Amino acid sequence: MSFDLSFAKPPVVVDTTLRDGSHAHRHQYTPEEARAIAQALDAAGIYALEVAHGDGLGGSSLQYGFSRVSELELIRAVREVVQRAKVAALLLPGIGTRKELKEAVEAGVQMVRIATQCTEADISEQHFGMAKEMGLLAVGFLMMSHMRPPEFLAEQALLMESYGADVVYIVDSAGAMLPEDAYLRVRALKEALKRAKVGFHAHNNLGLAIGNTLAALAAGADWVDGTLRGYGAGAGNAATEVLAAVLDKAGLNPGLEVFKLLDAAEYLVGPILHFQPYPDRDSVAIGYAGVYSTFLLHAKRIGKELGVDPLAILLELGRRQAVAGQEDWILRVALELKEKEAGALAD
Ligand SMILES: C[C@H](O)CC(=O)C(=O)O
Ligand SMILES: [Mn+2]
Repeated sequence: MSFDLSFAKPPVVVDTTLRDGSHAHRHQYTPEEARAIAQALDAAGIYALEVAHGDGLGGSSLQYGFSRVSELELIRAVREVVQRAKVAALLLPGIGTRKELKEAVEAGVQMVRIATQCTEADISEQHFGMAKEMGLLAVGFLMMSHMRPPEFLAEQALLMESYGADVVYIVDSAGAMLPEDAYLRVRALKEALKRAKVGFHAHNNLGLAIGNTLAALAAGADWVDGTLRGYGAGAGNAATEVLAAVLDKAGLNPGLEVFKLLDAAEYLVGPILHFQPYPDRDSVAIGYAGVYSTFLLHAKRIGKELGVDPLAILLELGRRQAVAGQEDWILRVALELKEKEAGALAD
């Protein structure tokens, strides 16, 4: 399959360093870090930046990891410095509720991205209703979209559109898609949706985040995501600064200042990285087996504690088709693998 960018248009670019990057940063962002990153993104012309716990509003918990500083404080810090960009937050129904959304809006959030498993758009009706009632720009996030075919995803996206979504995203949470997968999924949504725009959110577990984003643009994607230095779950996301340079070369720059983004990535985010996400052994396994990227650090920590290879844990989670919200399976799988290994040794 070949992709033709000649019909692609300059996309709306959303940066999620302060939300997807929160996974890699183990939810330890400080208001000073958030302020500096937001100011730089705003000055470079980013349309919107997302700020929240990695697992969305209300994510700070034993299950998902405690934040160092409340996300409301981070949102307020960002709002103090941002002049043009919209401030967005992510909400996973069941983790975040009306209370968290209301507080986030009071702190300055103007746009909410409502994320469901790609088979469960129907649980988001109330949340889109709430978002619209609060006057927010409302965006749907169909997570783990590699797990279902394009026509199925188009039905789910239509549901979100009927609930009031302004944009619906194909989300490659596992970084498991090939360019053709991204293209066909975005195309199906473009053909099905009547009003809502279509977005694409990439992960780099197979080293394809930028390539898949280009394939999504060739299919007509209106919105795309990035994070500075690709700082995000798994092998990270499409790096915003790289995406900006690529869009510029392709004649698709929506007004981003490439060199300001390169400076922000190099001098602001580079020095504070807990680690540079890249497709290493365990994160390639995530893309290969189609596992939720957020599971990477949990699997590494639990694997280390129990002496079980994180790669084996991730592959087994892929076999069981674990999805967002099933973080408790990671420990269960690790314990089962350990027991199995002990049994095999005893035999
Ligand atoms: C809660 C997840 O981190 C949302 C996301 O960015 C993804 O599924 O990818
Ligand atoms: Mn993500």
